[in-house]
Amino acid sequence: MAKVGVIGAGSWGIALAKLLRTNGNEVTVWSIVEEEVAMLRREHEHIDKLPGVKLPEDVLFTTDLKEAVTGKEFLVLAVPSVFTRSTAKSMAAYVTEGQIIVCVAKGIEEDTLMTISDVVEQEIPCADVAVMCGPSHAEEVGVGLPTTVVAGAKTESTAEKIQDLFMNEVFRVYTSPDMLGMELGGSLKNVIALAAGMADGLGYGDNTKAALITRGIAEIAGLAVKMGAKVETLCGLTGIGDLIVTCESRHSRNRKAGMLIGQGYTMKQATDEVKMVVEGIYSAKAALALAKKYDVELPIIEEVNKVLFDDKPAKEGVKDLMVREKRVEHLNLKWEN
Ligand SMILES: NC(=O)C1=CN([C@@H]2O[C@H](COP(=O)(O)OP(=O)(O)OC[C@H]3O[C@@H](n4cnc5c(N)ncnc54)[C@H](OP(=O)(O)O)[C@@H]3O)[C@@H](O)[C@H]2O)C=CC1
Ligand SMILES: O=C(CO)COP(=O)(O)O
Repeated sequence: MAKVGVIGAGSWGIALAKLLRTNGNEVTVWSIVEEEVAMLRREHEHIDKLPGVKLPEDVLFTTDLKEAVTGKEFLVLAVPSVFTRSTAKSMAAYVTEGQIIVCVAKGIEEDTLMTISDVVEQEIPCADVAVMCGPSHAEEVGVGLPTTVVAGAKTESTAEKIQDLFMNEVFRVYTSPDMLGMELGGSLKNVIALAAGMADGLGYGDNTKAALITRGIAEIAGLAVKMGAKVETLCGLTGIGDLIVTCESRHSRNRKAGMLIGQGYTMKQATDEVKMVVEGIYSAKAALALAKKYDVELPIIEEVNKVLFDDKPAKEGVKDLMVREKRVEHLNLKWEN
């Protein structure tokens, strides 16, 4: 049994807190929002973000970061990516040498183009910063539906510690040394999921969805590999696996926001309606900036940016993708004759 601090009480933080307590750990959950902590103490359930998922009564809730961080063997950082740096900055005073921080948010910092784990490492250099991601909607983890994820860390021993902490008969955890590939796969898939949602909102079919998923992973992998990620990672749970679930699931906030935009909502109207964080909106701009920096073409992601930020109708975005200059499917495959 370990002492664990879960930093962030959104749907993902709450689902992981339940899982960690089920595994016999002592769990303290932190939120910056006082009303959220009051509601969690009263209801033992996040009635807005994860209704129906009851937490054991001995899970503790606090707004005091010192209390959530001090003496914990593991810290699970589950705030949305836009709050990662500010939260890590506030945590830094209490984190001690070698304390393991498992980053579970999916995003890329817009100004710096840094991954979440790099941001945390910059703010808390003494910590052992790791990541965990994969196809894992909080709504399903919260009720114990079989789920698989990957724990990525700089050392095998840290990755295995995280594997042991989270793994149980309904939550299978693999390990990986490729943190960069995992984080790029996990954040860029949200942008493709916005496109998949737009296609749903426009009333397009399964062929369109399959095209977006397949060409989407090609875009993600093209960029990620050029940045130093391993192609195997993009073919695995944190790449194609997470892309499939986010493009298909009724739980996905990115897909939902995209669907509303496809139906004619503005980006603001769509995010207001979804109410929870839509990470793809932040990652979309970062992805384009990375594409420029690494000289990679990202046609779907480029069209998503135009729809989100330049008011281009989603239907026109799809049409422009369809009538792009013709090309071979894989640039590295050549005819022998
Ligand atoms: N939900 C899921 O299924 C999964 C989510 N993730 C990732 O986990 C991360 C968190 O997502 P999720 O839990 O779903 O998000 P939610 O939208 O459910 O919750 C966001 C949380 O952040 C809080 N918050 C608001 N302001 C701040 C602040 N200034 N500092 C810190 N926290 C703040 C919110 O409080 P308030 O309620 O007041 O807004 C809320 O508790 C995202 O990166 C997401 O991509 C990864 C895998 C699965
Ligand atoms: O990352 C997720 C599932 O693996 C959650 O995706 P959404 O943020 O689109 O709900």
